[in-house]
Amino acid sequence: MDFFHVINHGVTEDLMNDTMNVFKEFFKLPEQDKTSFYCEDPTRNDHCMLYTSSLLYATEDHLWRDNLRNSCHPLEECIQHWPEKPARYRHAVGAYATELSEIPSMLVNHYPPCPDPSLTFGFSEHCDPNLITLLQQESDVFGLQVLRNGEWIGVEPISKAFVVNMGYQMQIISNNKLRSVEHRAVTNSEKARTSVAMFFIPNGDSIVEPAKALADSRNPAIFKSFQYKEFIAHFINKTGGIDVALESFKLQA
Ligand SMILES: O=C(O)CCC(=O)C(=O)O
Ligand SMILES: [Fe+2]
Repeated sequence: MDFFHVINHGVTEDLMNDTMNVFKEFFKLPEQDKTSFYCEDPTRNDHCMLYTSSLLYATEDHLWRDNLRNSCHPLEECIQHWPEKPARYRHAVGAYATELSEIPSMLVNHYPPCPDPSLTFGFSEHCDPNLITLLQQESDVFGLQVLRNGEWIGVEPISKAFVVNMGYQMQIISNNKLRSVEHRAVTNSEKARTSVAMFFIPNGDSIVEPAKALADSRNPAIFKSFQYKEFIAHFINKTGGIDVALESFKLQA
């Protein structure tokens, strides 16, 4: 139950498809319509930021990915800074953000067709550092893969579903009852692929620790108590698998 699809979530299929199409149209716009959003400075917190490969993960991999970070909360303020092209961008993405109320931001991944998909990834293997992620995949294009029993398995693209994925904070709060699962995105040489990720992120000052109800003398707490911002500072500087990222936040046995 750590990585699953949810349907009947209340966001209509029309709105999901419309929003996905708007994002796809945005990436197809000529360069001059997108350059004003381009930014490579991870410390800038613009309401709308376009960049290529990755800002967040300290990695030497060059990813076959463009990324649009679109903040949504508070909507009335953020929306003023969103693209005006395609013409219905603000309307469609605003309606989508309203349905998904309280979502702080969306990260739109766009993977153009890659001439040689064996040379790199769209998004290399990782677990999400936040609490929970919802991901909308575009229909018909496979790309998301999840690690299960040592094998990479394709996650079927179902355009009306959200993929729900537990981040590291949920693993910590649940005291390892829910696991953050490693996933990645591969590219293909034929079709571009777009996905929309929405992250539920604790406030930087929030204290994260195993829930009291899940830690007792028979199941002792595995993780320390810390502030979310400490985790993120550590995460940004680390590469490697799940155990590496979580190791420093474990209590000594
Ligand atoms: O594009 C995908 O399917 C994966 C995206 C992802 O894992 C992320 O944005 O954290
Ligand atoms: Fe992810």
